[in-house]
Amino acid sequence: MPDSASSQTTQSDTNSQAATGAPHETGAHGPHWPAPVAGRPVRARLSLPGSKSVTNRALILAALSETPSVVRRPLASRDSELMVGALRALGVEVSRVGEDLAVTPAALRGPASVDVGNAGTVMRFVPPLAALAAGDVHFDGDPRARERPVGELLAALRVLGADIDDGGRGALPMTIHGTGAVRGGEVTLDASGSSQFVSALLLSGARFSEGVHVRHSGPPVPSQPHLDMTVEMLRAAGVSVSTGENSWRVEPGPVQVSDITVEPDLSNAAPFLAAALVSGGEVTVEGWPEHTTQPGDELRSLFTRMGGEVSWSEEGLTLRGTGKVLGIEVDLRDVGELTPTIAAVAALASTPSRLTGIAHLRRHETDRIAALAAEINRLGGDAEELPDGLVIRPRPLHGGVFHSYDDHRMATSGAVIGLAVSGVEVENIATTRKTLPDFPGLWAEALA
Ligand SMILES: O=C(O)C1=C[C@@H](OP(=O)(O)O)[C@@H](O)[C@H](O)C1
Ligand SMILES: C=C(OP(=O)(O)O)C(=O)O
Repeated sequence: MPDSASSQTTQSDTNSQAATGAPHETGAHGPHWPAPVAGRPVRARLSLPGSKSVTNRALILAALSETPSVVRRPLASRDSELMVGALRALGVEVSRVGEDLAVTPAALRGPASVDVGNAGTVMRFVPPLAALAAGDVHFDGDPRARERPVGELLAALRVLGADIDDGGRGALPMTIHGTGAVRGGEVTLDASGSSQFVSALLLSGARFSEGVHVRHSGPPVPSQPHLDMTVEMLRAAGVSVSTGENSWRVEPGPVQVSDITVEPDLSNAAPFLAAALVSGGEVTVEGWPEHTTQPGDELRSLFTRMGGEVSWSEEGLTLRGTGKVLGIEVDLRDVGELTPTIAAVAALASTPSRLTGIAHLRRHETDRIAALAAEINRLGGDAEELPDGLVIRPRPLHGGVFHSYDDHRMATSGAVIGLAVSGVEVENIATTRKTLPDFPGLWAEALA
């Protein structure tokens, strides 16, 4: 086991837990999941499901396209199923062909009801489509969806010509009174709360009569790679996009999607690569793209700084743990969705970490800054909240319940800590289905 603040687990801990399944508490979501301990270095080669962000952009673009197309190797999990449900509600035909999705565009129409669940991509990317539909489209979702920011996007859509009834709340639930067309044009908004506001307007912008010119004004926009992903996928669909500093312009015109193959989800690679890092093992993720706009690509550099060694081969990307697990001082604004895994590794590291630039995570699936600090400290760790991040100092951890707050990435963080600390039980492991169809199965496969 590595030089880590918390590597007190022994092989016999592992065996007893694996053999008995370990007694565990029961919560509102059923029994807690006893996180398996890595009694030896994790060695695995994995094929991961498709990227949530690429899948849901591909589905939106395919729905707006001139001709039918196929989304190959899409994610098949809660967030993508919600997107498929939303598009079908608007009249688009989406059918499963083997592991692919065939999308046949149609005139978008209401009345319709869209369940966004807790999917930011559905909550933000579908409203502009609804504004293009003829008829009323009602939006609601999980209780947390009503708290996640969408008001800036709705205000921008109004400026562009949409008629929206949100009861003045600037939040879900709301109804868009679609007229079959959106004028479009220029709009300025504050996208510091979520890059998805900008992506949403750009993805549908070519279908607005005047296209769209989005300007951002306010604190920095997070998640730059996701904005790059939006621009790249639009250009691949034949849409003319120009970008400047805090400015994006989409010309009006047809969207022409040819089939899209979805890359593996590199953000979901994070806990698996972390398993190699914290156990001193070796994990290969198959099909890691040579060029990608996914923020998960940044893991190569982050995990190298945290003590791992990264290499490429024809098989994919391999992360090798060296026995060292180091803390990191880093601004994660561009790659905020990697934070929960980085924080889990930081909690097991031998030196302190300071993660900043991520105030917007307070309005993700849960307040991830508060949740990570609470759960690391509950296990005996030393995590301090900053307004825009976390300081995590080395301190030995002990077992206990790791609450997941209905947040897939909190749940996988608990699993990472549990590799090195015996007796960690993750509440509601099923919440990982947001973006991974079978996390417990994949985790067991990786540890086998
Ligand atoms: O556009 C996307 O696919 C995403 C953008 C980011 O959102 P924020 O900019 O709101 O963090 C990211 O956190 C989310 O998981 C996916
Ligand atoms: C923030 C996330 O998701 P969403 O698309 O719901 O914003 C995430 O997956 O980490």
